[in-house]
Amino acid sequence: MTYRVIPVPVFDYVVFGGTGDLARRKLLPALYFRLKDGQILEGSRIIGASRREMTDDEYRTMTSEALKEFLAPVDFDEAVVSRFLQMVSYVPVDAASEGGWDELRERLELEPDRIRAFYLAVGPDIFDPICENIGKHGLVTPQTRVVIEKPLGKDLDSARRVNESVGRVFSEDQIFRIDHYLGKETVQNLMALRFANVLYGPVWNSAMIDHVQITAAETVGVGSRGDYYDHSGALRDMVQNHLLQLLCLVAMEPPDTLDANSVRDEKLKVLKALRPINDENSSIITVRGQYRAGIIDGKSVPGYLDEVTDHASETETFVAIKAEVANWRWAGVPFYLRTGKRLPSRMSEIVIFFKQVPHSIFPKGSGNIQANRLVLRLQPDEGMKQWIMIKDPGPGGMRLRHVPLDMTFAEAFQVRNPDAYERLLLDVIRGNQTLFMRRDEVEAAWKWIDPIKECWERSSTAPKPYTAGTWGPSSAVAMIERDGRNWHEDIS
Ligand SMILES: NC(=O)C1=CN([C@@H]2O[C@H](COP(=O)(O)OP(=O)(O)OC[C@H]3O[C@@H](n4cnc5c(N)ncnc54)[C@H](OP(=O)(O)O)[C@@H]3O)[C@@H](O)[C@H]2O)C=CC1
Ligand SMILES: O=C1O[C@H](COP(=O)(O)O)[C@@H](O)[C@H](O)[C@H]1O
Repeated sequence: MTYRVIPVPVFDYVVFGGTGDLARRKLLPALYFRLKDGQILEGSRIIGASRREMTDDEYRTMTSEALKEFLAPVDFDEAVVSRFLQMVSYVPVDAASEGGWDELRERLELEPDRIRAFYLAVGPDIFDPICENIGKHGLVTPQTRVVIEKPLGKDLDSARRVNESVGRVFSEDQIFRIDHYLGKETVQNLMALRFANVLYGPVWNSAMIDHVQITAAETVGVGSRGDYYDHSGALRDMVQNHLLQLLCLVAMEPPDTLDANSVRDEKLKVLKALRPINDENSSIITVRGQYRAGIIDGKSVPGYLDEVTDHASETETFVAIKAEVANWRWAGVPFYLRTGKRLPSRMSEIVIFFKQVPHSIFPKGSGNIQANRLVLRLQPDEGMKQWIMIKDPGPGGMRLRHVPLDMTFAEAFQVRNPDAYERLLLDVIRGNQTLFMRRDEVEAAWKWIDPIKECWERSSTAPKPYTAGTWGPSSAVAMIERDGRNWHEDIS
């Protein structure tokens, strides 16, 4: 099977930080795939911009090397790469000074009427001068958009400052705040599942759902991003954005339409309904941990404190939280969130645990009736499994069995699963903000997150150590077991 692709209008993408890790590892490969699939039209331009001096040809060589490094060999198609490189060029620009801006303007003015997107793949400390320079040099046309990457602040105040500096030059409908989890196939499928099927609507509430688990587990450590991460930690790096966005999509009311503001209005209501975490409940419903040296996939890996500059750092690399959406639909349904680095496997998923049947009509010896559960697997093996009880086949009498209705996308559709950035980068060109965060959502998320961090600081306790290759500190297991529940394990 192949994708149905509708080409987007011809565009100019200016990637500030075009020589950086994000551009080389994610953005350039994503645009390459969209060209390969026929979604980008000839004539579109991708202009890398950063401080270092480089000619167009040198940037093309760097791009080609990045594609070689980050694409699977089977995806590297010489003919497409050569067409892609013709679209690519480079302007040395110093975001924080006058250098290079006139040249960038001249290049963009060659195509003044086309859709223009500025991708800020740079640290947030230079969002302000970049936006100011974009405004000052007259680069904002009615067809212009700006894409900003996390971290969108490190708390509510700094997030407001970021939003204000970008908002001085761009209007809200021109600002695309990326959360790449929203571009993942399964996440979009969650909306299809909930709102394009009649089956789930009536059971999507506290009468039928016992609890929800959202996990984003990684095997990697902090790698080369230690400086950033040590000032962030798992709560700000993963929970404030990705995990809360997933929670919103599970918990939100049906929006009127898929229109960006309808969806974002509903997500905002969920964020505002999150029960605040305070000094009384923080030690019971939150757990933070930090990895120590251990073994993952048979290889020894160092501890966090050996990987960062501050060897006494108290930054958390693991968080588990029992959240609650205090509204009519969800009262009493815990949302257990869990994320961490150096866990045993790379796995992100949402699991909806339904309630037990109220009464069993089956004789003893038929086997236990297990509650239905719906597993939405974001990665790896993207897909969905609805676990149900059936009768064991054959003449052996009434024996019950728990089995999955399995919809693993790669198997079902035989297509390459596109990276989240492929979808999101072109949504920017389409002007579709549905999968991007609105300013008030980002700020509402920080309003819930900031007090958690403050409680941890006031408690003056360090994060609990856990051995790399385990599922976090034992207190994360204790937290859910106290409620008579367990973390989901893949039982297929
Ligand atoms: N890497 C990733 O996977 C992810 C990164 N992010 C975020 O994206 C941003 C970029 O990350 P990453 O690519 O990893 O960082 P890198 O350090 O690899 O790249 C930074 C880029 O910014 C450019 N740059 C720095 N200062 C200036 C300046 N004054 N003017 C113009 N360009 C400048 C650098 O080029 P030069 O030195 O030549 O100017 C370089 O191209 C960060 O905020 C990061 O948190 C978010 C999600 C994932
Ligand atoms: O935003 C981030 O996400 C990655 C994990 O993304 P995934 O798509 O691989 O699940 C995480 O490693 C990084 O620390 C964080 O900044």
